[in-house]
Amino acid sequence: MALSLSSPCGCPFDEDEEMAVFESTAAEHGGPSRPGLPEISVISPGLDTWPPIAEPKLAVKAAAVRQGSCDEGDKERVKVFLRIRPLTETESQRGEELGCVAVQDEETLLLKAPKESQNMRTAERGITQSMHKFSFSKIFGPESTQQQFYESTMKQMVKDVLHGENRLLYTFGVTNSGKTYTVQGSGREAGLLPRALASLFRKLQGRLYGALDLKPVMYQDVRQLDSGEVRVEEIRRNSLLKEDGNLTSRRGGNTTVWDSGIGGLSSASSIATQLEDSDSVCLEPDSLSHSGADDLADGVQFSIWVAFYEIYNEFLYDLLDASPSLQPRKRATLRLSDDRHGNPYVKDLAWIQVRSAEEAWRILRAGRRNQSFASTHLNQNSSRSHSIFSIRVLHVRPETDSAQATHISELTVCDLAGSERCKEQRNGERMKEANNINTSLLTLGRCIAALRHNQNNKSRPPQVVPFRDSKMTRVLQGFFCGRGTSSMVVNINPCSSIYDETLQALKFSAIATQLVHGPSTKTRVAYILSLLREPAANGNESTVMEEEGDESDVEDGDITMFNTESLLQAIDVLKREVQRQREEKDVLEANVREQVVSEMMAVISGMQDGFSETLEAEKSLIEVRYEDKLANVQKYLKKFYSQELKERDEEIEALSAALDKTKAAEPVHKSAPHGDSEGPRRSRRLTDQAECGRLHVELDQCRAELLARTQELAKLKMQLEVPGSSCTVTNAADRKLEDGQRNLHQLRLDLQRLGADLQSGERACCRNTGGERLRQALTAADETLAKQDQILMDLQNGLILVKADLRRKAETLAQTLAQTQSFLPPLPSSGCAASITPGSCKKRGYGVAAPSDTENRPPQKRPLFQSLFPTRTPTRKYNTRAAEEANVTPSSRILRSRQQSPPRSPAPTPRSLRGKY
Ligand SMILES: Nc1ncnc2c1ncn2[C@@H]1O[C@H](COP(=O)(O)OP(=O)(O)OP(=O)(O)O)[C@@H](O)[C@H]1O
Repeated sequence: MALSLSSPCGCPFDEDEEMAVFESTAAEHGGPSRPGLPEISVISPGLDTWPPIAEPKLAVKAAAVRQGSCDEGDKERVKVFLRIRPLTETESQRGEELGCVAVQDEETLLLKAPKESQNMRTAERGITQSMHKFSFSKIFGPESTQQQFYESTMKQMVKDVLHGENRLLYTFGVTNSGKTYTVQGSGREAGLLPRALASLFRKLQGRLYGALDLKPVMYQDVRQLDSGEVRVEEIRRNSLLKEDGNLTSRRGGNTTVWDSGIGGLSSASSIATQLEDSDSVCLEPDSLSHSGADDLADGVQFSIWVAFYEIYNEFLYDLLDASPSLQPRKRATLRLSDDRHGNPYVKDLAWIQVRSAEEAWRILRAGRRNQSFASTHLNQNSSRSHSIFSIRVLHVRPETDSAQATHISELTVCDLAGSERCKEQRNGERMKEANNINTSLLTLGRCIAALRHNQNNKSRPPQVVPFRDSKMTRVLQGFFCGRGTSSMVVNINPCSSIYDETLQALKFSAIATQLVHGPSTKTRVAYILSLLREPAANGNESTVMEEEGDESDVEDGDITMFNTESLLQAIDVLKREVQRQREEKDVLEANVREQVVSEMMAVISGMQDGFSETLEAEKSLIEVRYEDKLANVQKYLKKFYSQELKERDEEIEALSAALDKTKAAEPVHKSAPHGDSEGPRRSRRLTDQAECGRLHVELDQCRAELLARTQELAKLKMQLEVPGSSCTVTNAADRKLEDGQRNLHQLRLDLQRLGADLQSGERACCRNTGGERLRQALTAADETLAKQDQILMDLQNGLILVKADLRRKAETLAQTLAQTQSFLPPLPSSGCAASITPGSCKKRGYGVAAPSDTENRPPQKRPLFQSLFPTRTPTRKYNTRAAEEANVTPSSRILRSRQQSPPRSPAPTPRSLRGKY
């Protein structure tokens, strides 16, 4: 798909860049004034700031640049030259207007949009300005000659290359703007390249290294050739020169036509004929007036190698490839490779050694015949490819046994294809070419914009420079990244018909004017010197002293000034530096890791705290829920017990009433013993009385007997006291028994109090106040019972220990004890408990502690207490199942169900439950 050429040169003029580049002044330059939109956009190198700077400031800045008083950054700026070509005859006849391009001074150009231009249309709508001001390193008008242009642009570059620097010059502009004319020339008007070649060889007179044994390879390496390879190089070189000679002799005859290999472009050599008019480079005598050989390094010879290739439709073709004669319709493409340091180079590119300007000229001419030209609507002989001519200079020291190249420098001249509108191409092939050309120029623009962004925003993360997005930018990458410096030549055609395209090309170049060069090889020399000074501080001064000299000389020198030992030393220092930086980075990484870990730990502990809080909240929530449940249970129990008490009180009342009635009836019987109607009733009463008396007597007998037996038992125990260890244990057991008796006594008292409370329970329940007291009394009794149980347990244990001694020593005691047991009354059943008074409770409490058959069993719950307070059963875990079933109360039911099915949520601790209960 054809690339739309709204930006005719295909350059990246996105909004951001435009905002950053364009500076506007409020100067009135005629035309309708629109509020808020300046009339002129001013585009100048070195104006990196926004908002706009007023024009007077610009003038001051420009003057400062001219006087060389700018800061260090300005010195290193990329040079951008503007060349305006004159109108061709055809254009003049067509009546092209010229008023749109005006040179204000040597550095400033003013563009005024012509009426019919797109720019004027948008300006009228208030979107853009109709006038633009651009600044350049130098502007060359239509009248400037090739000689003048060479003097101001390339002459110094040639000198730099001979001093070991790398230089790139590339032309940029709309198609038909004079790029090829500038680089190669036309007719006898030699362009920059032939002039540079001529100048180079003139400077190297007497210093040329003619042998073919050293050849440049890859990015910037040199290879020593063996004799066979030297022969091959010789043949290739001669065949190229011979071919050029043959073609020149057949000038005006058949032109060679090569196929691009990918579909049809014919590279007609008609352009070449323009230059073939001259067999040799025609240079003005003053252009080579001075020879610079004097300031070249002593003892160094120079071997010059050239390569010529083009990038056509994103394919690389070697223009000096001698093989086309073998396969005339097909050209081999070249590949781009990286050396071991990642530097890109054109693989298998033919490098030809040249020994004179004449030879170089012939090689260039031979290559141009292979170049891709075609006729477009704008240019009869339009370059359809980017052509790159490279000159490599090997700095050779021949005095050693085998010659060695100590350094290699390069001068590259790139004639970029012109940008153009795709839609105006009627031929499909031309459209495809235009598309590829515009795409690669767009990539160049993006690279330059990214470089400028990175240079202007050093504090921010660097943007990726998209060198890899096109072959052209990949090939030239090194010159933008410190391998050397680059200069740009912007060619423009002053015709108003091509104004919009020219404006876009100038905007592109405005970005390039703001670029700063990377560190040059000179600064590398200074850096190496600084490295060599460093070991001097450690006592290794000998080498350094050799190198040290006048500081300014050193700064101007190149890397060849160092001997091998010094360079090795510098490498050592660099290695140490690398090592140091690695260690620093390791430490940094360790610190970062530590920080990350501590931050993670903080996060984790925060989470832990959060979880603990949540847990606490959950816990308290559950507690509250259980409190509520317990309150409900208590409420229910209270109600239940109140009901129970009421019923029992009613029963007691009924019984009391019946008793009172019986007692009241008794005197009547006594007073009327002979009444006939009273006969059976009286006999029944008498029977009851007798029975009652008998029971009383029996009870008294039991009591008396129990008292006697107890006393007897005490006496026997006194007698059974034995010496030794068992005696101590027995004493302890006795003490505990006494404690148990005391506690039992206390229990009896409590039960008596409880009985009294029960008496008042009737009233208390009605008033809803005695329930609490009753509950407290129950709790106290429960605690006392628990204590008692514990003491009895201890007692039991003590008795088990004592039993062995007792068995051995007191058989008689066993018999007596058996007798004593036989005197004890049987335990009452729980069914009778409801009617037992507090007084009867005493006897039963004592009876539980006394029997010996209970010694090895856990103490049983008091039947009386069970009958009185059946709800206490849940707290006594040693109750039998039968007892539990017999005393099923609401609380026991609840607690039993809890024991059977444990709660899902964490249950409250038994302690808290017990306490609450
Ligand atoms: N400074 C100049 N003086 C005289 N004639 C010039 C000048 N510059 C260019 N021309 C002429 O303008 C025409 C176009 O120039 P040229 O072919 O160099 O343009 P171009 O930019 O290389 O075009 P393209 O990009 O299509 O290859 C040629 O006929 C050339 O001779």
